[in-house]
Amino acid sequence: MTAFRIFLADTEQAPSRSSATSDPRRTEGSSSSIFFPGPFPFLGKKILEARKRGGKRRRWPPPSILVPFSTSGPPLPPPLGPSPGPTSLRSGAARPLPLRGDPEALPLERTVVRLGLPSKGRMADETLSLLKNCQLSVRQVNPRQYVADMPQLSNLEVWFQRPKDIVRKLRSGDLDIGIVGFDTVSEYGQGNEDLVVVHDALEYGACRLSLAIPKYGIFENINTLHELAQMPQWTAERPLRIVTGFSYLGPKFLKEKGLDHVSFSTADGALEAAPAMGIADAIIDLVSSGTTLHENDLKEIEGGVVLESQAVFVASRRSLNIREGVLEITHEILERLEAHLRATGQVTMVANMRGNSAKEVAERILSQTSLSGLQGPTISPVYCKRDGKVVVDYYAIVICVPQKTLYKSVQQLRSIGGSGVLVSDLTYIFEEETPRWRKLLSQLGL
Ligand SMILES: Nc1ncnc2c1ncn2[C@@H]1O[C@H](COP(=O)(O)OP(=O)(O)OP(=O)(O)O)[C@@H](O)[C@H]1O
Ligand SMILES: O=P(O)(O)OC[C@H]1O[C@H](OP(=O)(O)OP(=O)(O)O)[C@H](O)[C@@H]1O
Ligand SMILES: [Mg+2]
Repeated sequence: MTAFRIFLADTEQAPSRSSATSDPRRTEGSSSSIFFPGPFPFLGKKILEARKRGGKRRRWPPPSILVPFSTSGPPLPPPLGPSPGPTSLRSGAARPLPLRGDPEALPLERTVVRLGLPSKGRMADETLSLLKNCQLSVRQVNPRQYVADMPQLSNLEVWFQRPKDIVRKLRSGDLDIGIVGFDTVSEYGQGNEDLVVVHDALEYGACRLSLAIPKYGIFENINTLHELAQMPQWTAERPLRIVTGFSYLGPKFLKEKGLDHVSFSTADGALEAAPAMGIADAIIDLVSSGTTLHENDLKEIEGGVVLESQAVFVASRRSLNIREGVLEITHEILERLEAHLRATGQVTMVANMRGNSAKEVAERILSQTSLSGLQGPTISPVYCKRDGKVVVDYYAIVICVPQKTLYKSVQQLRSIGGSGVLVSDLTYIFEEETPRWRKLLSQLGL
């Protein structure tokens, strides 16, 4: 039921930057020189080396973009080309950008990095509060202004956009990085290799894209996708009618599952009403608590989950590779996100404990299941003066424990002689290097 259209796009190689010719940090060694500022000069060199090896030359737009469309619904529009950029906050007047197909299609004259954040809906507030908790507060003059900045990141513009437009604009090169639901990335990214998920679990916006059918009538005893597919009712003349806002993922999923007689229609909201109204037999929509399905007499079925989703931090591979500053800003945001999310739900406990030596105190602590900490307890002698001599009677111990086991940890600490327990929230836990950063570098061939 699903056909594919191929849009052939220009394969012109992105032009290199040729600014800052006199800067000593310029990295020479290719036909064009590229300037890599900031704390990652080695990354600049790596990019050049990768380009010299030949196989990693970045092309934009990609040679072809597959855009599927349902034979029963209207074709999806082709991906957008770069649009004329609005005047940026700091980069001066932006001139209209060339259209896709033009050799200058990569809008490199933009020097500021752009982050897209959801402008509305349930993702908007939670995204801002996550960033705030990472000490990356967004400064927005008023709520109807769609551009903002972050005082902590000097070369960054924040653009508030609808989630689907964030993904479209990442594809077109009008944004470099963004935060949206994984469902939106998958639906509007359509498998485009330029989109790279930098952080895949921001721990909010959790939901799943799922197929649901009525609990009643001919569906009463249908509980699996296989049983649904086997129903004799579905024929070429009378296919299973599914309504969904996910016109890419929906048809793709059912095609992969081998369902033949299916037709799709699309709607923007309140899809759960469609079966009762007789407009569709089933829906494919987001489910979180399941309340909306339940209230509309619908049920999920085994094998019917198309995708699990939560908020993700996503970037354009092309921007990461080519646009000055994107890699550095991505690194900083990623580090803060990872360190903050790792710290969420953990507390620091500081306590004093009598003991003969640090080792003996450590042995007592490590004998308790809830006191092992992240890598083990930190134990420091507490010096005091007695009879004119400096002595150590107490040791200060510092450990991180999960918030939910806090009280148990305090009890265990007391049982082995701990006193004066101080507990405070943790803001960040920075690891030596984040695994996601390593993964990103390897995805970029760096
Ligand atoms: N019920 C839900 N619970 C949790 N997260 C959800 C839920 N519904 C959607 N989401 C997540 O939030 C994102 C934005 O959904 P939201 O409903 O706020 O906006 P939208 O659907 O794009 O806009 P609108 O509903 O106004 O058309 C979704 O892409 C998804 O990742
Ligand atoms: O499983 P639940 O917790 O009930 O959530 C699921 C509902 O949430 C979303 O709708 P939304 O509230 O965004 O309204 P919309 O249909 O207007 O998009 C989604 O489209 C479902 O209808
Ligand atoms: Mg919605």
